[in-house]
Amino acid sequence: MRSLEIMDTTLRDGEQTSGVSFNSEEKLGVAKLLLQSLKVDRIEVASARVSEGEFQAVKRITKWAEENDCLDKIEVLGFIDGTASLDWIHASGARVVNLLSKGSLKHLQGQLKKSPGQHVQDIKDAVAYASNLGIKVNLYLEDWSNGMISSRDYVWYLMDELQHENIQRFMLPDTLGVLNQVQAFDFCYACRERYPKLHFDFHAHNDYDLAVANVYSSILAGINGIHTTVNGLGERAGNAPLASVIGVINDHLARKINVDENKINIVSRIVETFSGIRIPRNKPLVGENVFTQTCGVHADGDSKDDLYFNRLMPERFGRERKYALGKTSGKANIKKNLEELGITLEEETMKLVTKRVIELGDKKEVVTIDDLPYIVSDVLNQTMDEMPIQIKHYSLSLSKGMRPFVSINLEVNGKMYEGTSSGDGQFDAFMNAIWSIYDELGRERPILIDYLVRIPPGGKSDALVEAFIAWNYKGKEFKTRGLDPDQIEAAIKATLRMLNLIEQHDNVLAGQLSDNNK
Ligand SMILES: CC(C)C(=O)C(=O)O
Repeated sequence: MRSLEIMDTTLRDGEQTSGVSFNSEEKLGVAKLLLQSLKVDRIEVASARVSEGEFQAVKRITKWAEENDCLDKIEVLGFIDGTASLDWIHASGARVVNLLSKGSLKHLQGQLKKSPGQHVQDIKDAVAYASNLGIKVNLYLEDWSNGMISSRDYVWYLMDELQHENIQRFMLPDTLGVLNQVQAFDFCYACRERYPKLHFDFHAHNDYDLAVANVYSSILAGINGIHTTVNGLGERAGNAPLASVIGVINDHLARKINVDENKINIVSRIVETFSGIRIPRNKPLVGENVFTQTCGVHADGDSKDDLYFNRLMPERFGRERKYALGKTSGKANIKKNLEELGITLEEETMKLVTKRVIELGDKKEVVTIDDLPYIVSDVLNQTMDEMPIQIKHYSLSLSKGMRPFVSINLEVNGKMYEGTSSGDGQFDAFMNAIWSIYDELGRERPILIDYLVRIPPGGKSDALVEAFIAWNYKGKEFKTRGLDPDQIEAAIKATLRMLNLIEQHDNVLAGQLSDNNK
């Protein structure tokens, strides 16, 4: 099977997503993950001459790469600007330049205002200068896709002149994301056919949501390398998302790649955090919902000889199958979730729980696995007032020039405790007051991992806000939700749910331990 190179440009084109900027620590971290964990073949980490910060970031990455014997895999975008970009790259320690030339006559004439002959000479000069510095050259033909549409003779002229230069790879960008799958195939095929000895990379953009489809076509056409970004970050609508490209190559194309699918999810989450760009919930392979079955018929089929099996098993990508709860989920989904919680119910209770979940779904409420114990206890007539942990009273101050201050009365298993604290914000002060009581009781604190406040979808009421809070407790994730006209009150409700869930979790564990000791 022929192998295919994956060049990831999250740290260069991905950083061209509006609003995204990685610091040098983040760049180094992502570079290590891409090369060592995911095992992509090459990475583009920056554009030359952007800033001092960028220079320091490239220096850190090249130092690490040299120590780890992978300096050849670090690439930097450079410009035809005399010797300036190449000197910058050389000083940064990098040894591969992705030189930006013009792949369409329109861009050449409109932007550089040079003749094709002058441009070829500038490129040859840059290649010779780079080679003298010990820098390897890959050549981007910017706007190549439009070049193939409207000035193909110019593209052939450029390639004819440069094919015997010291250039490792010719990189074919669909700079403005204009191609469809037929064009991507035809244009890549034409290049491969005319220059069978050269190495070609294809660089897609997603303006028509065709980036992955175009990558697929380019691979069918015999391209040697593909450019991707994590989560599809990149200029405008972004580049071809790494996860989908890998899934498609592995399941639909007979090409060998080195990437470790299992690491895709963790790398996506880290890039999500560093970039601040949330992964859409329905984004293939990495979105929160994409391995969640919502329809009860599917969950039922999963229990009956995997009737709804497809090759995209979540475990391949470091994920797990989930079963959503809502009006279409039915008994089968609820059963799957209860199984995960270790709860078995009588048939009658099961019916009541199913009815309640459907009622909540009808009201557009989001029901999560963490809500199920509440629904069950509610159905069994145990209300919030009977939960072991209760916030009896609290007062919460907010003033200009002073830190917020909270005092709280917390009832834990029938005993009242008092806590006070200040904090960086009202919720922080609130949690500090709770933790002061937890410390006194010798209890372990969960760690806050996500906090989101929003108006509930569907506009139930403009007056209500919804707080989603995620916690890590002893390695397990708890997500809870609170709804209230006041956002801090919504967060407090979500917190109270979390404290009781953790209590329940510990009680179940303690029960299991004592059963084992009998
Ligand atoms: C800057 C260039 C290489 C680019 O990203 C593109 O043309 O899409």
